[in-house]
Amino acid sequence: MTPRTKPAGRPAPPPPARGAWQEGDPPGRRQWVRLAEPLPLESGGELPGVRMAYETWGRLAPDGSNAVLVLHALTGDSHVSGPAQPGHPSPGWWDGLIGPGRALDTDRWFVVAPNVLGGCQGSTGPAARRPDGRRWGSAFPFLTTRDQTAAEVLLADRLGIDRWAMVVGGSMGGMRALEWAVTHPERTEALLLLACPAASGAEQIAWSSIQLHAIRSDRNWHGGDYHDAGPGRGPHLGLGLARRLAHVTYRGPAELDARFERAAQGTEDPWRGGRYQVESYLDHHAAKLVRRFDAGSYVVLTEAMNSHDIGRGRGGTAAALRRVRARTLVAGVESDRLYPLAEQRLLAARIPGADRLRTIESPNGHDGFLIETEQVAALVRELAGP
Ligand SMILES: CC(=O)SCCNC(=O)CCNC(=O)[C@H](O)C(C)(C)COP(=O)(O)OP(=O)(O)OC[C@H]1O[C@@H](n2cnc3c(N)ncnc32)[C@H](O)[C@@H]1OP(=O)(O)O
Ligand SMILES: N[C@@H](CCO)C(=O)O
Repeated sequence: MTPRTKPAGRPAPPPPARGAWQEGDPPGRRQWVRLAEPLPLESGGELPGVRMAYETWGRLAPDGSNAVLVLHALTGDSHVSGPAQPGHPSPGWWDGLIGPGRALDTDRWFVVAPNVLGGCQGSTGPAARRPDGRRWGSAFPFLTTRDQTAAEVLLADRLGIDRWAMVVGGSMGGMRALEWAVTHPERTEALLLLACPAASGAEQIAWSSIQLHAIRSDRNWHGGDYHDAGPGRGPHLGLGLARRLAHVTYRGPAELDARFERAAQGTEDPWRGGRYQVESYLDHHAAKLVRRFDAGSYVVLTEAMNSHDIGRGRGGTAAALRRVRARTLVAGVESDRLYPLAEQRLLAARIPGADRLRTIESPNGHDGFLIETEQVAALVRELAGP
């Protein structure tokens, strides 16, 4: 990494807020800041009382030159790496990526992973309370990926980080990483984009639309105001249907055929009301998501992904991508049918100085960027340099 020069004239950040990272904090502990001002939104209006949750690993260098931002995908969260912890019964979603001697070596890097604005794992979203104490529910505003990135910019300001040595993101995280590099080229020194597009296209919006319909047609949706209905009274059927559909788009056809063939689930008989194995597999993923994710957040984040269009208001995609100054690597998954490789090829071709497109080899489809941690680690190491 080239040493960072502090941009002249930037005001000193305010002292850390309650909940914000302090020297000596243990790694991987979820923290948060509340933004002092309402967040202006791209669609008009503003969001008051924004809280941004995040985790950190390593120590921020005195000159602030070693900060790395990791941005999660749709149902991910701030727990990128490390063992299960209270409130997070699974290991991190890129477990093994962060730590001494690892790709994001904490002897070298200070890694920050926020929970996306609109999410449900600590940052403000529809399940959170408004400043007046009521739940946001249906009153939660429409967000774009630019709004979400703007909240992350304010979080960075609060942490005293005015330039990221590297921004890494996959899928929805990649959309925000790209927004960082286009909106704030001077704050993004290196960029790793994984399995994401320059803009959400018609087919991606179509898949999302079916998922949104599934949730909104659940009788427990109540227009988005279900959060105080009591345990088990949310739109779980709708969210489960949405996840089943989404999960098929996240995986590869060859993988599903190889894993499940036409086999029946255990002793169940699909001709007599029983399930095929693949149906049971989807049921499992639906149930797992319903246990850990808020349907209102799923709707807000899905609509935000649909809003993603890096060229909007910037003279089109090519002109927007020309703004990027970061040293860039773009990678896609060879079997990804949701965000096919052609979309990452376009990014690699249009971002100035981006190296040739890299391919993550995986039969697992889009989820390959989450599963092939070793290949992601190799890309991180390559981009970071010695
Ligand atoms: C508490 C938390 O927040 S943790 C999660 C944080 N968020 C994320 O990780 C978001 C992104 N993660 C994901 O989208 C997914 O979990 C992925 C991509 C990591 C999953 O990828 P893979 O490791 O390939 O898992 P795969 O799709 O094979 O599913 C394995 C699961 O299916 C189950 N399964 C496999 N076959 C069947 C079947 N026939 N019937 C029922 N279940 C089945 C397995 O038992 C296993 O269950 P488990 O996950 O509860 O242990
Ligand atoms: N499996 C991923 C896919 C979205 O990129 C998730 O749930 O976040």
